[in-house]
Amino acid sequence: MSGKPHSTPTNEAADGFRHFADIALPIAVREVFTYALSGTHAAVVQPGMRVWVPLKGRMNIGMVVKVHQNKPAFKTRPVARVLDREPVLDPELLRLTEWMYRFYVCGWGEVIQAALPAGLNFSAKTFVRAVPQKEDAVVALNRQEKLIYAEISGEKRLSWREARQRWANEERALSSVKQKGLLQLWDEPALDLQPRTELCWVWQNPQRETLTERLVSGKTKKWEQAWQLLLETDPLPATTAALTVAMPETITPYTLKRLEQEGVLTREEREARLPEPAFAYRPEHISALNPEQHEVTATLLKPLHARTYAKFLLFGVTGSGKTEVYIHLIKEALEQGRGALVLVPEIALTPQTVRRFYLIFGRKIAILHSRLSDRERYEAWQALRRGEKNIVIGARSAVFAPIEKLGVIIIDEEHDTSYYQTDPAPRYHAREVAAMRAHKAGAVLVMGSATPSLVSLVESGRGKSQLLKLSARHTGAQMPEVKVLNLTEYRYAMNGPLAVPLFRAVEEAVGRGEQVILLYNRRGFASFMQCEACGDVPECPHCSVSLTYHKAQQHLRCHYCGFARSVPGSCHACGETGGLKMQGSGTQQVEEELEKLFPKFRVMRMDQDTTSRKNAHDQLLTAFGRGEADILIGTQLVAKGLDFPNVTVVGVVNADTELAFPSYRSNERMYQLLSQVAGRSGRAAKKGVVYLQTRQPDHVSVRFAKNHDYEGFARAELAGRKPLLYPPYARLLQAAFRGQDATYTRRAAEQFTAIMKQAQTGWPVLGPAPDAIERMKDEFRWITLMKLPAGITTAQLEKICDYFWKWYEKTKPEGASTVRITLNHEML
Ligand SMILES: Nc1ncnc2c1ncn2[C@@H]1O[C@H](COP(=O)(O)OP(=O)(O)OP(=O)(O)O)[C@@H](O)[C@H]1O
Ligand SMILES: [Zn+2]
Repeated sequence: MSGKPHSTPTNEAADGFRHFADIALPIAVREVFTYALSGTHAAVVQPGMRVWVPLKGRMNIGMVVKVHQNKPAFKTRPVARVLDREPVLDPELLRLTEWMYRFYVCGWGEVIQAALPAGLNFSAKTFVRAVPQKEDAVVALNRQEKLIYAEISGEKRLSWREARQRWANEERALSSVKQKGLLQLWDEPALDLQPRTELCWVWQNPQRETLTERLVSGKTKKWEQAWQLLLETDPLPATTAALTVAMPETITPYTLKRLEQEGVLTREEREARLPEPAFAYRPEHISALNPEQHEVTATLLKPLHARTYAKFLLFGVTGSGKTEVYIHLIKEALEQGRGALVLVPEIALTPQTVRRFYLIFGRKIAILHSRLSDRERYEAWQALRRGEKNIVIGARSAVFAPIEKLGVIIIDEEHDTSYYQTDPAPRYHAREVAAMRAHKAGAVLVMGSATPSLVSLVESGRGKSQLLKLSARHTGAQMPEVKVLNLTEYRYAMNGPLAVPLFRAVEEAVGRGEQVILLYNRRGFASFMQCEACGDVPECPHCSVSLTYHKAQQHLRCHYCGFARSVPGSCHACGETGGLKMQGSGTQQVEEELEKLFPKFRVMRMDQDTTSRKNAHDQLLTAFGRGEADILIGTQLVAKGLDFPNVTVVGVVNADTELAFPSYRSNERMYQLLSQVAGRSGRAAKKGVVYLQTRQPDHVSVRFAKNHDYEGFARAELAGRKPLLYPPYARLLQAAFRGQDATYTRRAAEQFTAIMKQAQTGWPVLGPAPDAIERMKDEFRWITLMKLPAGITTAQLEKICDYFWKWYEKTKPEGASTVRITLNHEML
């Protein structure tokens, strides 16, 4: 069972020990391991510190999760080294990881590894050295091997990775030297990254005040201000950039040199601070809230002032000022001496967003996104731990950021699927983790969205959160008019990818000097078929999800239950022969077509290809904002959070691509996408229009998106999910099977599924079925789904999953060791 200590394999006697530590290791086992502590170690060790311990003949970094004096019945081995002087995980975060490993049924160490940045986590480094005094073996080496051996003999601390890079072209020779027993590999913990240092001016004179009086007299006001700033910035980086920020043309490097000669300032190497973004900091520019925003904020402030946990769902239309509400709430938390965490989807973490927070909170903010280097992430983390910063804006994994006295957690665009981590383990939902964290910290949690997830909506209906609404755009700007273009009617009236009305609208808008955003969303991962005459997408008769087209076998298949059929010769909805066509082409192709259609207009493309370079995403947006292009065409990257007042026409080239997503959630995703991209149009004074091109004009998502009626959509969609027991009416447990051998993988899936069915829980089990992509990277993929009760507790989840594993261990079929099985559950 979970949490129970597990014996560490040993023959050593460790009888003298009186103190013990339970340790989580970064491996996919559910147990923690008990090790003994020497007297010296026992005096310093605390939970949350890392230690160096033996396991299976190797040294590993582990994290102490508990210190105790319960001598285990089995023999224990001692902790070899204590690696930290202070805990790297405070008790609150440690408890959060404990809850996570139990709720998501994975290894505690796996969760800790995901929570901590490099330098503070479990990474160890392998080193290599030459084994001396083996003359016979050395003589037997060939020339190339001898050279390698000689070079390694001269190295003191060569990492194995570096060695492999150095001899990348002589890989075989290197491994041959190793195989002959001439190289020894050993591990060492990769602890704190060496801090980056920089040259700084440091104050030496304790009597700055008198010095100031002497120096300031007779100087200008400006000089005096600059001097004050200099006094406050200690140490002051000596780079010219830092100097000009601190002292605009007033205090010259010459002044500093003179102070150095007087012994007042010295230049020293100090640990470098994170470079601050070059955004304006004008805290007085905080907006006054409009009455609706004010009312919402007042409600949020009550639990904040009472310092109690409370959870809110803020349902605010696009442009209603959710961000302003967040800012006011955070400001109040800071005034209480507490910190704040703002989670945004990775792709919304643009300078546009950050700038607004920076304007009010300045250097209190640490930004955590996936493109930070290890060192940048580590430094941000340290600045938070030192309390220099206490606001975090970040993507999913920022939910673990060490913020002292957390008062507020914001999850913006709470419906966004990037909050759900599927790979690698642990599989977790940042929304669920944030709720637990807020609960433990007594903080206020605000989940904001213009299209809240149905899960959050239903939860608030059940009283788990309080629903707050912002129903009007702040500027008084109207929601854009949405026009639906039925592509089956325009089948013979298309200009390239655009139906005539959209084509004209683009032409006219750009003619007036306005801008256009076109969404061309393509889900790369699954192909689907659609009837070009009536727009029908074939669905599974049992699961009401779209069928995925498998080209090799020329058939359509349900990846929930395995139902399969050959591609029909005619559409079953309208009967048109040959109407079913595979859908989807690339954004680049659409871009080229647009360039032909509008040879005079400037077209800019934003998709995976054009944004893979660092900062490319920001640069494209900035350029578009400056009017350097007339038309922005892109994937869903263009749908999120953009605020360009000059955009008046938004077109969705094919609204139906989302239907290809073989999931019960495809309608919800489609609505969210349509509504979000529509929200980009007409945000300021100019009125906006949105064109949705679709072959299914009566589709539930299209119908309600046309009237911006999210509540209507939610009601209709929920009514469809309830009888089928989809989330939010159930939690979906997914068992995924991956293996290189087709038969072994299928058998493992069948056996595991049989156990799930035999458990007699009364909860439906579907499958096993081949996954949507049944073969990927030479691996065969199967899945099984189980519909758990929506309100299942952590203890029940743990019990059922541990039960499956236990029985599978006992009844594994042949070849099972080649099949990887992962369990994850979601309520998205
Ligand atoms: N009280 C206010 N005073 C001045 N400007 C405001 C106020 N509220 C909102 N705005 C402005 O209105 C625009 C939309 O507000 P904001 O971006 O906060 O809305 P949002 O709900 O977060 O939007 P979205 O969901 O579309 O990203 C912004 O330019 C913002 O500065
Ligand atoms: Zn099915």
